[in-house]
Amino acid sequence: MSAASGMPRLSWEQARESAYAAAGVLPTTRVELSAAVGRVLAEPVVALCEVPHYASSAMDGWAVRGPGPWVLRAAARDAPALEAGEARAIVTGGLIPEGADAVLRSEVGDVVSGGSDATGRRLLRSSVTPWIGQHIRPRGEEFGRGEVGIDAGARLNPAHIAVAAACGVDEVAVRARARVSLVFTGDEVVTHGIPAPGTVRDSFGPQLPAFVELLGAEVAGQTRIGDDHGALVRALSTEASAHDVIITTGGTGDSSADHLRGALDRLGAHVLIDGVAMRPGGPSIMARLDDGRLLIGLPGNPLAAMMGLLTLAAPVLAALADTGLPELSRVRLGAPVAAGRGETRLIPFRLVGSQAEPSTYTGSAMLRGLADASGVLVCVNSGSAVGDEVEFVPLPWVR
Ligand SMILES: Nc1nc2c(c(=O)[nH]1)N[C@H]1C(S)=C(S)[C@@H](COP(=O)(O)OP(=O)(O)OC[C@H]3O[C@@H](n4cnc5c(N)ncnc54)[C@H](O)[C@@H]3O)O[C@H]1N2
Ligand code: MOO
Repeated sequence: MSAASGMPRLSWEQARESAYAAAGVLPTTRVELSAAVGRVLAEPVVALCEVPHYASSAMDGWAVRGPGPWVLRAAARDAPALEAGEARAIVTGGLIPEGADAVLRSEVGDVVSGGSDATGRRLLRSSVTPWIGQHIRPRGEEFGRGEVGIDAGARLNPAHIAVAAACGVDEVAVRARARVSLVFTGDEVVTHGIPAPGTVRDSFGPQLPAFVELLGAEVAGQTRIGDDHGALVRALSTEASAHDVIITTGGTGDSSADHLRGALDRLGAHVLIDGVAMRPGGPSIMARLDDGRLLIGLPGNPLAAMMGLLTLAAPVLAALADTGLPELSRVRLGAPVAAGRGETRLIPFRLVGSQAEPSTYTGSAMLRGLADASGVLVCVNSGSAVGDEVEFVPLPWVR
């Protein structure tokens, strides 16, 4: 049982699923191509024109019709179609003139010295007879007009953006990125330098925004307050009110310095998750504020907070962005994991060869295990032996 509310702690699996189920999909949004890398496409990109949209030359040289020699025509706008035995200079990417059936590369053709035949026309000669279509990029060879260029659901990479541009598209519909407000609490937290005994160096301010962004959201606000009920109520009710989700750090306990529960109570919030049967991160909280927004309360201990983030915030942000409950992977253990005390143990591990070596730095304030980790093992309460296959949570910065 959670000490404060009497609500039962959820299992780790239930907590992830409840967090995912609690959030509804945000409306999709349209963004310019230049801002779309990394976003998830909500609607397919359809070619608005054929790609390429005109037949073009793949080489510098001459557009020709039929076998040579060819009479060289001036390259002019609105020039008439090429007749058999005629050629016109062309550059790479140039529009193939009407009537042309191939391009002769500049390296294999000669404009005859003296430059003319009996009638004074310049002639192009070559030992090569180009085959029909040679060095011509046909119109529509990559995409037909109306063809799907990129499927919905793709995470857009730079090459996708180039495809969309070639398809004549200026904006794409992407899944929304939740706007997150961060509220850091703690009188003892210092943000610079070496902390004095009794104070702690802030481990959240410099990395939590980036971590949240790696989870597919956008940090829209950050507030830092002391251990103060009124300040927390104000921060939750006003400063953060414009955003989709609020994530707080610290103050999840029941001591006189912990104000999250009191603030949630004061704001009439509905606590959805009050504690998760996991270690570290057990005191993590999730609540719905009276206007419907979700709040995730992470414990103050640094590793505990990161585990709360992966367990509750990652599913919420994924649900808002409609990207599916984050998948778990599996790995074989290279060392045993001791039984828990009635809860799931989340243990950072390093992949050594093909096996997981659990970190020995598992204390809820310890960070070095996670810093070097390949992922976070989800260890069942009964413990696991060498060679057992165990689920793990992938880390968004590990590829
Ligand atoms: N009597 C009990 N005490 C505690 C229990 C319990 O069940 N009974 N649970 C422990 C567990 S588990 C955790 S986790 C923590 C949760 O603490 P809070 O969420 O209330 O967080 P704080 O008390 O504010 O801070 C805990 C710890 O974290 C440090 N902290 C806070 N903010 C930062 C920061 N920005 N950067 C670095 N470190 C931070 C803070 O100084 C404390 O050392 O409660 C246990 N206690
Ligand atoms: O959740 Mo606490 O992290 O066990 O210290």
